Amino acid sequence: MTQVKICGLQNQQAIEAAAGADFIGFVFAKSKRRVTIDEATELSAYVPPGVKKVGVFVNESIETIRIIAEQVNLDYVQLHGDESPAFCSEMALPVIKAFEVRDPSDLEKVATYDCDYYLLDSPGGKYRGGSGETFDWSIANQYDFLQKRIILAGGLRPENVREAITEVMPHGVDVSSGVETDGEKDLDKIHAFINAVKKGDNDDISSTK
Ligand SMILES: O=C(O)c1ccccc1NCC(=O)[C@H](O)[C@H](O)COP(=O)(O)O
Repeated sequence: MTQVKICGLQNQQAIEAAAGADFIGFVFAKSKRRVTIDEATELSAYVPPGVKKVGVFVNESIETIRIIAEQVNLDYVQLHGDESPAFCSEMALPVIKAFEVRDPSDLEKVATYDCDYYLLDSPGGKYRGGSGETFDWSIANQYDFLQKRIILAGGLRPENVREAITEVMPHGVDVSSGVETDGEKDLDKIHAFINAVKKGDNDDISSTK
């Protein structure tokens, strides 16, 4: 089954709507979706058991990440900045390293990292992620040795996520802008996205039996 991560959650209702996801993300980096450590700690109480909590950081210090991870009880850290392979290896938690994909050369450095997952994303707009833009998915296909560890991100929506899964066959998919309306998380879109991935996977399996 394709894993789902819903990112940039900032309130209880959105977290509860994401109950069918595998991961939820709290953004601690500069962003319109940023949460403080105290807000994330409070919101963590609403994260259903079994849903992994991911902290999103950009060029943050190891010490700050450690303090936030402990207080919020994070399961993963997602690094969206210029963090080196050595920096990622020093993390006490499993790491999702994000890479901006403009052309195939952007993925050459992926092989120098030893992380749990590689999140392939569009180049950030104002911030280092959450742009709502797609990138050329065919580039991700050139790295099939990573396929089982790719989380595909960037401009995914309930309407295009099946096409993305069919083309890239990633381990997981990640969304933020595509489940928002007027800059706020939209509960119906969160349900629709999770449904498109999970029900779509089941339908694909049934049709091959
Ligand atoms: O979402 C943000 O605002 C953000 C800001 C800075 C660094 C990372 C950020 N988001 C990380 C994510 O995991 C997003 O879900 C991912 O970039 C895809 O975003 P979108 O294209 O909006 O679906």
